[in-house]
Amino acid sequence: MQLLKTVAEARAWRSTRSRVALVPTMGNLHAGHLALVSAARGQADDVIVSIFVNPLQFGPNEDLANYPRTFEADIAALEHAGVTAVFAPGVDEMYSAGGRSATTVHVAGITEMLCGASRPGHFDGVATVVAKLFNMLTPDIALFGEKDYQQLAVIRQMAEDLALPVEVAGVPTVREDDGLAYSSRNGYLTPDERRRAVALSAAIDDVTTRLAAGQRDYRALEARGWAQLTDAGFDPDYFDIRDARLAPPTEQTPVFRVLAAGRLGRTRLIDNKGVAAPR
Ligand SMILES: Nc1ncnc2c1ncn2[C@@H]1O[C@H](COP(=O)(O)OP(=O)(O)OP(=O)(O)O)[C@@H](O)[C@H]1O
Ligand SMILES: CC(C)(CO)[C@@H](O)C(=O)[O-]
Ligand code: BAL
Repeated sequence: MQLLKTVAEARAWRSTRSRVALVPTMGNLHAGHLALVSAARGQADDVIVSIFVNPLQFGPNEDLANYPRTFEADIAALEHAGVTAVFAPGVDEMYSAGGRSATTVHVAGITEMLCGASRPGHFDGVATVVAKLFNMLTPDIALFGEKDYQQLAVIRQMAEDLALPVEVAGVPTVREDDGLAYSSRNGYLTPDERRRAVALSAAIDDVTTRLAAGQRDYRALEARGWAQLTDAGFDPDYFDIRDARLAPPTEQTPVFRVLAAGRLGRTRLIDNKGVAAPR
């Protein structure tokens, strides 16, 4: 496995490879990331994983400084997982102007709702760094987790709108035994919060079960999910029922997507699930 620190090294590596799959990450790898790697290995001869904690996607009061950085353990896990190369640039290598960028990518509409409403500018930071990674590494395919469903939708839209020559693929969410989605930020939870965190996936499950049974009072179902979160001690940002493209559902919606986010203590968690409408 090669460790690439500069764009020049990454481009030189890329020029010697044929079909390449990219898995972008912010490190602190867990079973969710390893599922992306495993899916990527089925899609390409070479898998490159990027590890970069992107300052541009963190708000001024967010956890950029505290974000868990576990580089040595990440490298060992990726070597074990059969990854060909890791791209781990420093902030100055990714952004010449001290972590800023005069040019940013804004995907209108879809970035203003859900997590975009609670984290203004977040998706501009994500789209900008992912566009840069695509330009630096020119992957044939890039894989993203459905855990960050809105992020996946934003990147798909960006790739389509800008005719980026890369296939964007989603990978299902990997969960702990009690249903909590793996996330680097789970590590912030106290033992008591960790026990209560299960309410997030449980509330989404409850609503998806009701949608599958034919219930259609979306506002009441959202209120029900919201109440389950507050009962467990969450301060919810949203609990929404959408269609697969994140538009409000209609009578004809074939597949719903139930999405929720909220804070448990100082930790912001997100989750979502899809469910087919009964025919
Ligand atoms: N539980 C999971 N299942 C599947 N994919 C996941 C999971 N968690 C993260 N991913 C995906 O891994 C990629 C890198 O995500 P990232 O490094 O931000 O990890 P994270 O655990 O989501 O961190 P955070 O806690 O900051 O949200 C993204 O495409 C993300 O959707
Ligand atoms: C896609 C990503 C690596 C961009 O920084 C990040 O948002 C993440 O880890 O999901
Ligand atoms: N996993 C999405 C990246 C973020 O929350 O900043």
